[in-house]
Amino acid sequence: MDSLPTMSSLPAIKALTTMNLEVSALRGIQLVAVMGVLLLLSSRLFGPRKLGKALPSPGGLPWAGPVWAVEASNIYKTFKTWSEKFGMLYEVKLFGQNLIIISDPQIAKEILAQKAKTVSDRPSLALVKGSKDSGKYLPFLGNNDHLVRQRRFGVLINTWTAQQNYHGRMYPESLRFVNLLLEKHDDPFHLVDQVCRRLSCRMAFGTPAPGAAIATAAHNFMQNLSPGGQITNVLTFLRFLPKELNSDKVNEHIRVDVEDRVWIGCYNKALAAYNNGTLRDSYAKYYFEQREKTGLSEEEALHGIAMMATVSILTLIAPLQRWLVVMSEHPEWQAAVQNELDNVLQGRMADVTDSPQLPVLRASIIESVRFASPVPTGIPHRLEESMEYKGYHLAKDSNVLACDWSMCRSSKFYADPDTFNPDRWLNPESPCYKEPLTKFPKLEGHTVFGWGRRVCIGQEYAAAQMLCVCAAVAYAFNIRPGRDENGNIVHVDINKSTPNVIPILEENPGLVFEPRSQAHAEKIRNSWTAMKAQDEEYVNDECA
Ligand code: HEM
Repeated sequence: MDSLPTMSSLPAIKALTTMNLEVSALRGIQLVAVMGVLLLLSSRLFGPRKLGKALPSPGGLPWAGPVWAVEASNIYKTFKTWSEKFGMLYEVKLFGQNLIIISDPQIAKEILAQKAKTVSDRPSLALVKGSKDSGKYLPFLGNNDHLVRQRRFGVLINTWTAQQNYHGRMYPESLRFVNLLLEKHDDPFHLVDQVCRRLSCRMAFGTPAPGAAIATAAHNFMQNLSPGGQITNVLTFLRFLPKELNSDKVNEHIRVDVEDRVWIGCYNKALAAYNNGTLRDSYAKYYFEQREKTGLSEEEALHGIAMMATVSILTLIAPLQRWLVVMSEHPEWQAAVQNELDNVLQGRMADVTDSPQLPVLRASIIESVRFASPVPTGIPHRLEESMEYKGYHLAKDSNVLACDWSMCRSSKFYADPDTFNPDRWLNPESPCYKEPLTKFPKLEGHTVFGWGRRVCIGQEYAAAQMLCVCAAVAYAFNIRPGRDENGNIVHVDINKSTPNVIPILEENPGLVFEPRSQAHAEKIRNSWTAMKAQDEEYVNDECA
């Protein structure tokens, strides 16, 4: 039996259907066009408006940006090159993230400080889960309640430590450092790492003992949060892969596990010492005594104390390393600092309280920080709302970076910026000069400490530690660059460092620490022996 014709196989119906199709296709196109216009109009009327013209930009590929032009290991140098071409405020899209780069302190102030309400958030860290709202990592918290509480606690404990003038911590550890340099200076950067971690753990937990464990956790943290540290921080979509396909995630899992054990262990030991009356002055002791005043839960306090220890290790290694390197290249400035120490202190070693009498030493420190910024890209602030700045549109969700390298190395702000010259802070003719010299030049307030509501809360600590450790080194040694097997001078390249947010020099610099005289060496040894006799804890080498 013949099959019955279907509706669409009949010629008349076929013609009708085709016509209908053509008409409905036309209608469809019309509809889409009308809807498009409406959408466009409504987005203009009700959607996020462009608040001004677009910022200058180096452009580049749609998602990746101008990747070919980026010096990956020193991205701050690329930022500076772009600032020379596109101005003091520009934007660049890199791997899907819009970055707004500021290269002028005045613009940084006007955007990051004066508009702090909208620009005090942080971007999420791709690998570190819950970085913005777990309450664990203060410098990476979002603009939320955790931040308010943790910052308040951080400021409280730092102010309290500064009021004590860091008594009994900075000087003994500086003495220990130079004594070790005297005994075995074959790896000075290892000793720099050590003095930073011992000091930070004394401040946080009242003892240097956990220094090595806290420092290892700190370095691992720095690596896993830095774009240069793990590929997932650059190609952030990789975080959606299961850990079987992304080893960064496995690594991060292990890191957090170790960090939790170290942090909780340190806290519990401090608590036990407090309960049996042996805990020394420290952030932990402050918390146990002032629990009510801080209003923090035990978990919040644990994180706050451990994070402060972590940050102060990471941030101080880089500037100390750089001061040693630049001083080794400038014997004339070593001599100037040594003259000042000899004249003012008459053979005694400096403590934090001597700072007002030591402007030349302070100038050498602030100039080394300017010359070789230890946080060269700055730390990103995230824009929570779009805003207009001087006719330019700054888009919501952009990361705003005040690039310290660009500011510190710009001839707009410093004459002859690529030259290390502490005199710019001491010469009344120089625009950097400020009086009184008992106070200026001063490290606190430098652009390297950031901006607005997220400005660094450890500035006094940083200034005190730099002053004490650098004074001890200058008192004891003439520092010279090393030589290779052919007797040629080896210059340390300060840009050859870890590609992290805080770049650390990893290679042994081979610097030579030559005691200024037999008498200086004796003085160090004797002072150290006396210190050990006074306080057995300073012998503690558990944290090697
Ligand atoms: C020379 C040494 C140091 C440098 C160069 C430095 C630099 C910075 C920078 C650039 C920021 C971010 C600012 C911003 O987002 O605009 C910051 C934040 C911070 N710093 Fe420092 N810092 C140093 C030492 C310290 C020390 C010794 C401590 C602790 C005692 C510390 C604790 C903190 C904390 C907790 C934050 C986070 C603040 C927040 O996100 O709200 N810093 N620091």
